[in-house]
Amino acid sequence: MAQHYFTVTWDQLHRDAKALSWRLHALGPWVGVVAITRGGLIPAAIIARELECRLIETVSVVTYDDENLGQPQVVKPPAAAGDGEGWLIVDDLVDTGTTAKLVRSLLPKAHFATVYAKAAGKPLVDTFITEVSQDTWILFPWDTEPQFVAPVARQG
Ligand SMILES: O=P(O)(O)OC[C@H]1O[C@H](OP(=O)(O)OP(=O)(O)O)[C@H](O)[C@@H]1O
Ligand SMILES: O=c1[nH]c(=O)c2nc[nH]c2[nH]1
Ligand SMILES: [Mg+2]
Repeated sequence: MAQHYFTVTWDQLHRDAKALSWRLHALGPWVGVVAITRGGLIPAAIIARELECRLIETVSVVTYDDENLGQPQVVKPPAAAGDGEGWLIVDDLVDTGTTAKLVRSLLPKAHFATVYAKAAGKPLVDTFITEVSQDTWILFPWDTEPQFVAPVARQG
């Protein structure tokens, strides 16, 4: 179980994905973007918009059940990206690197980019924006909602 939580707002995610776009633009041009669903879909949409890239492919991998790591399952392989040459793979984050390792084996020549990276998975990523400590669970805006919090005077 994670010891800390790092809450990412929609605004922060947009800003970080845009920062990643600047780096990736300098490394292009790209044939297309492969989004790792589901977490990579929103960063991939933002990045594809910034890079003016219209060709989007998906690979669907399920590795976690809530915060529990499992065996990665490929629900849908990439259909049209060949060996990945010239393609950009996008995911929201790399944690243990389990998902990245599997997708890299499917598209060995692609460039792998994530918005966030933890230390264990960092070696599997070519480009990322923000490092987050390994004992921290990143809370994405699509997994959370604002809620009422009691005033300090009423807590403990
Ligand atoms: O580096 P790892 O330890 O493999 O963890 C990173 C992966 O885990 C999450 O996906 P998840 O399996 O939760 O599926 P989802 O994207 O559909 O939510 C996240 O979106 C990454 O794809
Ligand atoms: O929402 C998430 N936050 C994380 O920190 C994480 N690590 C693996 N998979 C994850 N999903
Ligand atoms: Mg994922």
